[in-house]
Amino acid sequence: MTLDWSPVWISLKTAALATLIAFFLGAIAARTMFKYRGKAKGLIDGIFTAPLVLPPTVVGFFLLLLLGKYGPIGRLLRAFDVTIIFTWYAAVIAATVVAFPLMYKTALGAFQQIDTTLLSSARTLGATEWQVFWKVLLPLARPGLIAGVLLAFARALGEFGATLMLAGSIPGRTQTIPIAIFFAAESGDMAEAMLWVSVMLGLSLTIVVAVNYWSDRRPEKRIRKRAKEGHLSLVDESLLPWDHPVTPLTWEYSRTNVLPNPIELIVDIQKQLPGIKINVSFSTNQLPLGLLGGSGAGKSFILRCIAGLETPDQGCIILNGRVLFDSRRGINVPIRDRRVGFLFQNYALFPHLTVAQNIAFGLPKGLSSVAIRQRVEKQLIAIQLQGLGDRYPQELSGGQQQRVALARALASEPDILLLDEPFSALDTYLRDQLEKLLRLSLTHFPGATLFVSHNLEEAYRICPNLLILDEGQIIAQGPKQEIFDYPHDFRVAQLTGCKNFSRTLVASENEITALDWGCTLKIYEPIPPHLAHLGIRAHQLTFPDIDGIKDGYSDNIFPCWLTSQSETQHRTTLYLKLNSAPTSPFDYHLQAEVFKDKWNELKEHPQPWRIQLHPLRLMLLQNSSGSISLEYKPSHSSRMTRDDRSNQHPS
Ligand SMILES: Nc1ncnc2c1ncn2[C@@H]1O[C@H](COP(=O)(O)OP(=O)(O)OP(=O)(O)O)[C@@H](O)[C@H]1O
Repeated sequence: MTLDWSPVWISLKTAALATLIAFFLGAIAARTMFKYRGKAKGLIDGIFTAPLVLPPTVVGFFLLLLLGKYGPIGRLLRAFDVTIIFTWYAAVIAATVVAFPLMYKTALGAFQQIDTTLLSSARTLGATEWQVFWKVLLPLARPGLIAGVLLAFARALGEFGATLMLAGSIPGRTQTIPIAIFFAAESGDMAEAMLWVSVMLGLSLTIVVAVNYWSDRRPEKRIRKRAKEGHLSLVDESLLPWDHPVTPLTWEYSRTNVLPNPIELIVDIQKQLPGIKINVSFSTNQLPLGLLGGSGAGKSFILRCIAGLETPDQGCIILNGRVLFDSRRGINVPIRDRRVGFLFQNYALFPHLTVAQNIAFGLPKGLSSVAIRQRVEKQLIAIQLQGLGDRYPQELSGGQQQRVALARALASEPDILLLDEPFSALDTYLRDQLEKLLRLSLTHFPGATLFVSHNLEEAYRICPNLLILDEGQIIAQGPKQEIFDYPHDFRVAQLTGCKNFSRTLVASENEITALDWGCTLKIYEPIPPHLAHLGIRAHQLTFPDIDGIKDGYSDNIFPCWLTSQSETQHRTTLYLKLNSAPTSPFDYHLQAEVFKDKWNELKEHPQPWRIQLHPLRLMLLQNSSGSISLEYKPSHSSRMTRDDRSNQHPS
């Protein structure tokens, strides 16, 4: 008797079609659930996953109830003279339903693994939600999706219970291999059953191997190949002769509505977050504005609100007259239409796209392919990566990646550049190079710039204006020189790097007793009514025996003893006690910072040395809270902080 091979064909086409349908439904369901934050999340997820945990016969029973002669869908279809039950379509439906949860779950898991900064980055580069899904989410989730397809196919191929209940076992029409195995074994024909089992094994293995081979054709494979052929050497930029002049990044605006003059960003927003209320109101022009503040002060959050990645509870954001957000008028412009260039700390380059493709991603839509090539090439030259356009981000060093990210952000022709600690992941050398490139590029950038950094010196060099944030509130804003020289507020002085503070007692009209320094100081400026602290920056303490008397003012000179000292390569921090010798390594009043040559000179002098707290350098500080700060714990045996020990912020 000749064997009927139809179960092979039926199984293959059923599993293939069911996998295809399950792939699209599963991916779309996963994407929807990935974004969905509603209360019904758990319930919907449970419904989507149910066919995975229920016995196939139960799934088959439910499908029969729905699609059967008297089921709601079955009756509806009968009106059009269509019957599903006991047809091949029923086998496809049964296989799709049981394969769907595997596709859905693996796709959702794969989406959740993706760095959300990449999605935010795509949105700020003008991508629509569909483009984000198609061009970023799906390709990045590719390994997970392939695993999902494999699992779904295997499940569909092996489906038995639900298929039998819904499609029956009609030879040549609905009989799949698993059903053929069952009936062969039941009728005692073990040879035929074994044959089908072997076919099943062969099919499954072939498909798994083929999919694995195909799925390995990814950037990683190309990178490995290039490395093997010797075309790829990861560039250690610290070994490169970076003495060639840094050229600024240039960009052309293809939009007809060129940026207005003057540039103006107005931000007035409030947002209640768990544990902190963001409440800021400021405006800025074309000069870069630096946002400084402690960790968790709300700096990044403000940038994210401007970009549209977060939504304030109330307020408005207006950029060059364009209302991006207005709670009262119900305006909330989508991220892609805000025209912001966002530079993230971790570069956020798309790992599945080459350097050239990354830059092209940000280019305005509608450019011809020649124009795209030209613009990308121009940017590559500007960031000195010409010839490396076909590399993947993983094949570049950190500094090169951030240069690509900067070029990509600028290529999108933004009205505003938002830089969120863009150099913090780089070493000192690369940081310096990138900073140079940024500073030069910003002088040509026609829009507004906000720059978040923890590095005071970097912010000072890049930004003419500063905004100081504390716990979600602005405590100072203005030209950098003014903020550093006249902070007026204890927290502002602290956040701008001042390390010497003392509580105060007003002794007379022009004298203040510094309680924590144990001395009384002459003051030349009027004493403010709510004075809380005196402050003086570490580098502004002088030693009259070496520095001489500055400007003829000889007030506030005291004997001092060295308690301890710590060194960086160029500077030395001296911990000093005024008026008497220290009794322990933590017994000091002031920190002074001096260059090495001065330290070498100073240490030759016998102690006590003489130190001057120059009246013009003393800062008369109020408390932003209106009360004595609880965070500052001054004492005669002041503690050495972690910052002090590492000497990271000389000031
Ligand atoms: N979407 C959000 N939902 C809830 N809380 C948030 C959200 N975004 C930020 N926060 C919280 O708001 C506070 C400010 O966060 P933000 O990232 O803006 O601080 P930051 O000043 O940039 O700090 P850092 O310098 O450490 O990056 C933090 O406490 C943070 O946990």
